[in-house]
Amino acid sequence: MGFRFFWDSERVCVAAAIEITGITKRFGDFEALRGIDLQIEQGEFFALLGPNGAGKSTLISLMAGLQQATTGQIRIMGHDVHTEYQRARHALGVVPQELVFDPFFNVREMLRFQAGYFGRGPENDPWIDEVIEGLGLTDKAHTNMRKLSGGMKRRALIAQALAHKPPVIVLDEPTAGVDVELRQMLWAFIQQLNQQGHTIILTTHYLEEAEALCQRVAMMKQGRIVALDTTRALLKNHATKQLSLRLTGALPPQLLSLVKQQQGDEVILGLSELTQVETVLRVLREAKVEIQDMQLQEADLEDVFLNLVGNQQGAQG
Ligand SMILES: Nc1ncnc2c1ncn2[C@@H]1O[C@H](COP(=O)(O)OP(=O)(O)OP(=O)(O)O)[C@@H](O)[C@H]1O
Repeated sequence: MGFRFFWDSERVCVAAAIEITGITKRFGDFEALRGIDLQIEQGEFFALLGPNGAGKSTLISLMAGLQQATTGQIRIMGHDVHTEYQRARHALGVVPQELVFDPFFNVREMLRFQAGYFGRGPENDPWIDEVIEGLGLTDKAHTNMRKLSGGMKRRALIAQALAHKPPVIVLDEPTAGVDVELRQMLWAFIQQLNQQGHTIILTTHYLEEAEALCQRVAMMKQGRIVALDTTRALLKNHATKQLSLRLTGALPPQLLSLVKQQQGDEVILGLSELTQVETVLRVLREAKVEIQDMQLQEADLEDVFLNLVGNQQGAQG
């Protein structure tokens, strides 16, 4: 599937799916990207997260060669997006946020045309059939693009990005405003492509999607990457579990530093490790404070996101 290998005297190196080095991007005086270094390996399912304005779409448009970086370099499957634009672009399929389409073709014609644009001929037709079926477009294959409903158009545009069978697929908020059925169908199909070896890069505002699907996550804030790790490690290191307690007496002073929220007789403690539950119980027992009710809530990627990106969502400058 177009994987690219480099040979040197001692070993075979597989090119990274995406290699981003020292990228900055200025729009006039405003620096939208402030030094991004990121490597995504072939076969990864990767999430790029961040609040509005963090720079995700700008980074994606630089990957696709639609805009030029102010400084730095991006390689797709080993190909520089500028000096080897065509090869880099052929290796990439980008599902954009906005719905832009050509109204003159039906779905199948549009997909064939798109694949042809990337140098693919009739040998690519079985793949186009697979994409049409995988995205639930079989009944609409001969329908003109302008006659499709909004949801079906969204499916067709996802299919369009995949038509040339790119090894690296970037999905920029593909599920924004789509119904549950399409969301589930899309993820089942994209997971299948990932299992076949395609690299998937996803930006989404639905953090539970990133948590369920992605092995690794980069969180961006104001043009920088503020966290880059496996989903599991981010959850372990940055997410606090919440212990809600209803007590008969006042919370002992030793536990005050853990308080996240207090409402009436309910107090919520933030715990970084499960073992802290034992400590809390011991301190309460020693202080002879009884527990009326207790609930432990697991942390999720949303907590990590809020911890790292904080309340400055959308802040600029
Ligand atoms: N062509 C442009 N001219 C000037 N500023 C721009 C331009 N494109 C993007 N920006 C600015 O760069 C910053 C990053 O925008 P970008 O669209 O990359 O963010 P994003 O993380 O994709 O946000 P969202 O989640 O809302 O899509 C924003 O402050 C935006 O206003």
